[in-house]
Amino acid sequence: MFTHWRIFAVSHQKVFSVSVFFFFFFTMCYCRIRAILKRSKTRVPLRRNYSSPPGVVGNDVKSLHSVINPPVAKIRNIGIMAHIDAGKTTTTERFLYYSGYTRALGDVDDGDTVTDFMAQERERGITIQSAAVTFDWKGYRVNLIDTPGHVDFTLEVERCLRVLDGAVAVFDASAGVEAQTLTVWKQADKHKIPRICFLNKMDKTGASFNYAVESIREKLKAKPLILQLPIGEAKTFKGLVDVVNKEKLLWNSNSDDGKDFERKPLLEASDPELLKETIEARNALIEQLQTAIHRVTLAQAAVPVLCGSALKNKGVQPLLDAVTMYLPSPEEREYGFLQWYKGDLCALAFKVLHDKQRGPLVFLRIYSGTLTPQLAIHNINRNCTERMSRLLLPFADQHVEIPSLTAGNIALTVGLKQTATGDTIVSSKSSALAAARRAGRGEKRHGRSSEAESLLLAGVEIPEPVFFCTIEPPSVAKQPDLDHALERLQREDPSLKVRLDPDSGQTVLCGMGELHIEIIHDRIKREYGLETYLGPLQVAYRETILNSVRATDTLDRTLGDKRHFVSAELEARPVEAAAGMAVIEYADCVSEDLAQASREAIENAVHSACLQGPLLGSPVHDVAIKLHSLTIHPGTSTTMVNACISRCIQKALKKADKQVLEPLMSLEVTVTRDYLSPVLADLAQRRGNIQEIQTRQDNRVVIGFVPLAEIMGYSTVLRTLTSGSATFALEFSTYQAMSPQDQSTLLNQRSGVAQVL
Ligand SMILES: Nc1nc2c(ncn2[C@@H]2O[C@H](COP(=O)(O)OP(=O)(O)OP(=O)(O)O)[C@@H](O)[C@H]2O)c(=O)[nH]1
Repeated sequence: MFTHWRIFAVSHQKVFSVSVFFFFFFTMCYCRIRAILKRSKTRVPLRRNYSSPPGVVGNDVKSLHSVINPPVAKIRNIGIMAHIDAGKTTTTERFLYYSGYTRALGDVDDGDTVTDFMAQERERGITIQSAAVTFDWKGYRVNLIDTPGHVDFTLEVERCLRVLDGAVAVFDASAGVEAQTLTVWKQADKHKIPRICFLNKMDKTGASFNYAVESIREKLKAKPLILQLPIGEAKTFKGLVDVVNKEKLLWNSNSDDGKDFERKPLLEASDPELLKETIEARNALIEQLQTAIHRVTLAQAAVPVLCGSALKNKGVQPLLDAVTMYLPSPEEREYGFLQWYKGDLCALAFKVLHDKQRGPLVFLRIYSGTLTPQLAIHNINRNCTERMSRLLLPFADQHVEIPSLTAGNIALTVGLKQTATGDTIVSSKSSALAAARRAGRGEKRHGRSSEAESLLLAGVEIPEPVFFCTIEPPSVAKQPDLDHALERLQREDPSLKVRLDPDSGQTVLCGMGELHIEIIHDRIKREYGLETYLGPLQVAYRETILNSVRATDTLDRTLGDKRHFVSAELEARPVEAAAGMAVIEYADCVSEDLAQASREAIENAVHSACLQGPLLGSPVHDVAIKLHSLTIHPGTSTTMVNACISRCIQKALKKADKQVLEPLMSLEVTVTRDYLSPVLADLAQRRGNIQEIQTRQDNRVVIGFVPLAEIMGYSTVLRTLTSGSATFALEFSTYQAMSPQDQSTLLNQRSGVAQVL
């Protein structure tokens, strides 16, 4: 995103008022291009696209509208999804190049891509934040969201998928379906997203079209529609055959010409009429075929498969053609909730970024209605109304100021200070209420009222963080700056959690993985100028109990002339896994005349007592707390009720047989045959549980589970073990009970640490 900030920084000096007419609008666009020209020598956006966008002459508002708001049937909101390193960013760069938005081909390995904005992304060659880019291809408006492949950023993928109408799944043709491909494929299934597959890296050693297609069939259980065949593979890859049009697409001019076809062509000279008829019939057939491919793709009954090599610049233009031909426009997607809004504004905030000059920038997918600058909007999730100041279109790597944007488009807004990722935006509170009423009526007919609620408040499911560590500012005086930075980062990234350690008073960062925490640390330094110190990375354990126990407690205290008396008896018992945090139950005699204030105090006490279990101080999960008796003297404060219940629960938990739950990760290691044994031996030492060893071309793929605590820093170990030839993918699977032996080892280690400290 630094790119954007830089553009803003330059254009900031040019005073631009939104009320200035469109003449200034284009002057502004031009200024921005100049800013970019200055900034980058290698990447020069073609001027014709901005200083004079197609169809825009002078102050012609109507044609401007058609450029800014193309017909909805011509919009494609697509994402690129894949396993890490499959080539999503490289493919995106080629899209931008062939559509005329960049003049030089960005290269991930050289760190000069358009979509990997953040400095860390460029340095590490991976995509962390998804970036929305807009470009036009053959009369279509393509809004493309580049999604990260690393599992630590799964939430980014999920967040992007929900605003897409279609997706391109990119595969490494030498590996076929890999671990993370499966994960994103399932996510796309969940959001019912039509897909096309691009078998990339056809030029790579080991690339196999058939192998990759088979893996799509077998592992993804999808029905591949082979639209192209490669001409050659690996070193001999030259181009492809368009199966539908029976055309050969060769990128190498010295290559062979397809002598195998012995058929004689119909010639204009000898059979002009027959040739004309044949061409018409053939065109009609192809049109029908293409409609059929479009239909089955839309219904997700099958996935069109194409191939190419983004790096070697082969197959990308046909892929873009396929995006426009086979993936749906926004109006072809069924969004049930739209009927509730009746054309009124409804948009979803799917990304928030912070710009030093302009404050928060919010990416919105507009589902219905129109957005204009200076518009007051209502945020359903936060129940607040706020005003946006500017409306931008994220054209390629620059932001173009626009006067309005209609349904189906992706917008970038300036001025929304409350809105966070995942929030639903509507025009006003009354519009939200009207939609809720309509939804209530509609859903009652179908008997699904909770679904109506969840759709109105369409948030992103946020996974529980599995890692945590303390973070300290360089000095106590800088603590407010750190809090401010963390608050902003959390608005951008809801998978980052921040809490205060009640014992030490330290700030604790909770994240999805080692890389996630490392990146946050790095961003605090780069973007907020704060050199922070991270404590050792720790695994987020949980605790539970194995048997039912009862405890009683009485609190009798006189403060001033007031007597506070609470006496309670409760039971803690284990409940089914997946129930999450503590369930609260009341015996009839207790609930009968329990005041609301006392009930709230009890619920707070249960939740806070279960945040720190007796074994490791980790959250206690999968327990139910039942209050059997409760006596509260009149005039007793709710703080005392809270304190008594909390103490009573802690007593009960201490008495029970306790169990530590640890995060279990699913692991996939791809390794050459020679290194299989050392990898397996190492995993055995890490309490790994191998489920299966698959053969993938010349490689072996080890699939299994391993506790998170045992796999920290695995990338370095694996690199050493296999001379850098192996790759691995790690993903959170579940929380599992530790064996008694492992649990006591862990507890001894912890108490050892405590003694040393
Ligand atoms: N041989 C070959 N290498 C490719 C091709 N496309 C990409 N690569 C290389 O594969 C590596 C990863 O490419 P990226 O485009 O960064 O992949 P990505 O999927 O965006 O990666 P993440 O954002 O980290 O998930 C880079 O070294 C690219 O140069 C291709 O078609 N052929």
